[in-house]
Amino acid sequence: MEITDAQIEFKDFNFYYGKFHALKDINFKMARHKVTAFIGPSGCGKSTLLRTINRMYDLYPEQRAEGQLLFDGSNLLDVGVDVSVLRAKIGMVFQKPTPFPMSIYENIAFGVRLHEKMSVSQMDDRVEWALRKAALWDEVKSKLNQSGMSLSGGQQQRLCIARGIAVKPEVILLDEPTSALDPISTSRIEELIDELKNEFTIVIVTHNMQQAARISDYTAYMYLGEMVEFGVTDELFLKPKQKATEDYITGRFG
Ligand SMILES: Nc1ncnc2c1ncn2[C@@H]1O[C@H](COP(=O)(O)OP(=O)(O)OP(=O)(O)O)[C@@H](O)[C@H]1O
Repeated sequence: MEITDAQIEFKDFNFYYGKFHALKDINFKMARHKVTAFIGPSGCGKSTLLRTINRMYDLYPEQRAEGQLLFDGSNLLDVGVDVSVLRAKIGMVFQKPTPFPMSIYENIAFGVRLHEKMSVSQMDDRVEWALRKAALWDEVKSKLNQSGMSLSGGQQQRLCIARGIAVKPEVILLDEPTSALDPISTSRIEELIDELKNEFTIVIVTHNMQQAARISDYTAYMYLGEMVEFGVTDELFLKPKQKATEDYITGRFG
């Protein structure tokens, strides 16, 4: 399997929490405007891998990455990389919906203002654009001044996705975005992901193998910090190359 239009590439990548070697010799590419899913048992390193992509670990001095993490060919691990610019290009949505304690409108405008200067009417347009993209506009257009915390869990998660999209990133990282949601909200988010990949590269960590099979184009199966298998989702689920992958996806493991 060859990925022709790679946006992100891990090369001889290793990651450490202090002395603990959490990711081992990771080598793979992620395709532009596709959905890549990371699956594997608890503790295998899915979230760690996802968080390296926007250098979340920079906040913690004992955590370090080695090797190369290429984004359109330039190494994100280089010392000179401006992390705030990087995080505007690579947005992240967490497992638990985390709206800011401010209005629905401000939840979106706040981040945009950090990166761009614009007039009130331009901001109004941007807020509407992001809420429409996140399939939330119709539900909130009449109450943009209400607190983001007043929304349901599923709506809050779409608000967080809208907030991520609003700064016009190139990549969206989703860390188990539906694990705190009911089935209806989950399927709305899954539909949304399918729409969003027309414009953004999506990377998702999920505990739910059916979800990975439904929404991703490529899947990586991780185990104990190693990438056991990476491939086209349908092939990985229907004809896994590794026995360990097969055992996991057929439920004989974990
Ligand atoms: N802040 C940390 N300090 C030290 N070790 C950590 C830290 N965060 C994670 N780890 C360890 O790194 C390994 C990978 O953790 P990670 O959270 O990436 O796994 P995961 O596959 O996302 O798990 P889960 O599905 O349970 O969320 C685990 O052994 C975990 O204990």
